Amino acid sequence: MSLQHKVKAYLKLGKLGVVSLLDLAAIAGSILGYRHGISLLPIIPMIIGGTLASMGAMIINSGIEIDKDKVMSRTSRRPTVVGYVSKKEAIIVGTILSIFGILMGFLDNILTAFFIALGVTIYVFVYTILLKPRTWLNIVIGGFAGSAAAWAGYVSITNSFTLEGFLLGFLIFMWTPGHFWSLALKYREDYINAHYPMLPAVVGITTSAKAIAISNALMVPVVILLFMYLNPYYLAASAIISLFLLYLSFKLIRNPTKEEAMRSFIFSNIYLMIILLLIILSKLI
Ligand code: HEM
Ligand SMILES: CC(C)=CCC/C(C)=C/CC/C(C)=C/COP(=O)(O)OP(=O)(O)O
Repeated sequence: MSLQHKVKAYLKLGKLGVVSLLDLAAIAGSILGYRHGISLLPIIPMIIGGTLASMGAMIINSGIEIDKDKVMSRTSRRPTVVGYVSKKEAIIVGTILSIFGILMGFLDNILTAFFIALGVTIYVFVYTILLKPRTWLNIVIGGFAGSAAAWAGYVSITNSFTLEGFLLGFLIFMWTPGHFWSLALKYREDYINAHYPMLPAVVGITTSAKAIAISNALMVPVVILLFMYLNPYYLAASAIISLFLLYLSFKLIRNPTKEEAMRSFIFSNIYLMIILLLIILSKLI
């Protein structure tokens, strides 16, 4: 296989769409921690390291899950499943990328390297290996992997971990179940075939829709609480966009279909992107 095709295969396994929002979460963490007069330059090693490590972790995941990915429609065309990248190669390349990403964190400080390493560890070992095949709580605890991206961003600038930084990561922790369960509701049969105990594969569609709505409703107070460190403009804008999220969640309960669940999933990414941009803008303006 040509180098160009191999690189394309790894970019696909590294899920650039996911990485882009993870990087935005990390940048929002850095800007949240920013105080006038301190340098924003540490963002650069942190973002390069976090990107390498996130992609590395997801490439390792694709190697580990190659047999399960074969039986799920959504993942059955991945470069690992179709034979462009072997299980062993994915795990080795993913590990090298993850290690390089963690080492990049040390260019800022120990805390940055720690949280990048925490993200890889939670996602690969706690979520992918330990919890995903065993319990519907997999995504609830695995959500801390995404929190680690925001925390790495925060400490890259502050070199300290405070309630302010914790809250942003906790926001992502609270956001993740609603994000993933809406996708898992659409692909419920996939997860049943793969014997993955994702909540929608374990309980009915109506109960899953209620769990998504409750999860989103529990996340909103954390989003609003962040205004303590921001300003009234953030409070007003985040409240408005949160109301729309709750409206979509209510619609999903009223009409628990795969189409409605996919709308909820797609909006979960738009919602988090807007909240992260609001945090950045309200700190910088
Ligand atoms: C352990 C926690 C998470 C799980 C299990 C999860 C699960 C998923 C899955 C299965 C997909 C579909 C991927 C595909 O079909 O290729 C996805 C897509 C996505 N996830 Fe998550 N997610 C998690 C956390 C996050 C976090 C923390 C973020 C960002 C802050 C995020 C952002 C996205 C985005 C932007 C997409 C759409 C990517 C695309 O369609 O290109 N996810 N997620
Ligand atoms: C700081 C740092 C390095 C953080 C890491 C964050 C990270 C890698 C989060 C994973 C997000 C994600 C899309 C998981 C899907 O896993 P899945 O196995 O459920 O998805 P799949 O079924 O599509 O393979």
